Amino acid sequence: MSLPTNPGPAGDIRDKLIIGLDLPSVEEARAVVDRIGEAGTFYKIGYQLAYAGGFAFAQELIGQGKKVFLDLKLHDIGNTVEEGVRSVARLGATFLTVHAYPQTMRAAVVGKAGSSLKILAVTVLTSYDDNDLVEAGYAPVPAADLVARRAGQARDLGIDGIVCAATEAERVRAVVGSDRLIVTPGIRPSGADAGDQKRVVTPAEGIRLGADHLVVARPIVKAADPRAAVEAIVREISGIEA
Ligand SMILES: O=C(O)c1cc(=O)[nH]c(=O)n1[C@@H]1O[C@H](COP(=O)(O)O)[C@@H](O)[C@H]1O
Repeated sequence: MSLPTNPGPAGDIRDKLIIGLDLPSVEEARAVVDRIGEAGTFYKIGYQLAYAGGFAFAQELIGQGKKVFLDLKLHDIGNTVEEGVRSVARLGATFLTVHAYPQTMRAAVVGKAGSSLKILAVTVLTSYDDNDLVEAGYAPVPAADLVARRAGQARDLGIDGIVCAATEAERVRAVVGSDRLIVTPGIRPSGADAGDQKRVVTPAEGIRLGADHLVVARPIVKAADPRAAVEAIVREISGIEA
C-alpha cells in the first residue's frame, strides 16, 4: 500500500504514530527525520535529545509543519512546574508530559492556560511492573490499578491526555471517557526486541485497545531503514477502528 505524500488533513493516520527521536545529537535526529520524509508527521523529543540542542530542533520541526511532543516528564514543586510549563508553551509544541502526581498536574494545567499545548500525564512507566512498584516503595498494588487511579485524577484536574501502556488503554478509556487522549509507548512490532519495556503490545493491538497515538522510538530510529519501519507501522494500523 502506498502512503499519502502530502502532509494531509487533521485526522491523518500518520499522526497516530509518534516517532521517538531518542538520539544523541541534532545532526543524527535531522538525518533520521530527513530519511523518514513525508512518511512521518509527529516526532517526540525526550531527555536525550532535549538536553543536546533538542529545543531549537523542536522549533525547526514545527517550522517544517511537523507536530512535536516534548517528553520532559516534569515533576517538581507546583510553582516550578507551572513556570516551566509556561515556558514550554511558548515553543509551539503539541504535547508535553508531566508525571501524574496531583500537585504537578494541577500546576501544569495552570501553566499552559491560554496556549494550545496539551498536557499528557504519565501514569505508571511502561518499564514498570508490579514488582518495580514495590521496589519503589509502593504498597503492593497492580500497576493497572495505579494507572486507573492516576487517570481518574488527571481527568478531574483537566489534563488533556494520559500516557499508559496499551494493556491498560481500555480501562483508562472507561475512566477518562472519549474526550481525553490516550497515548501508549511500549509498542513493539511483532518480532521486535522489547528491550527495557515490560507492558508491550503490537501497533495494531495498541490501536484496537483504544490508543489515540502510539509512541515508538528504537524500532524506528535504530532500524536500517527508518522510513520503511514507519511505513510498516502506519500500514499495520491503517483501517483499524480506534
Ligand atoms: O512518556 C513517554 O513517552 C513514555 C512513557 C512510558 O511510560 N514509557 C515510555 O517508554 N515512554 C517513552 O516512549 C519511548 C519508547 O521508546 P522505545 O521503547 O524505544 O519505543 C521512550 O522515548 C520513552 O521515554
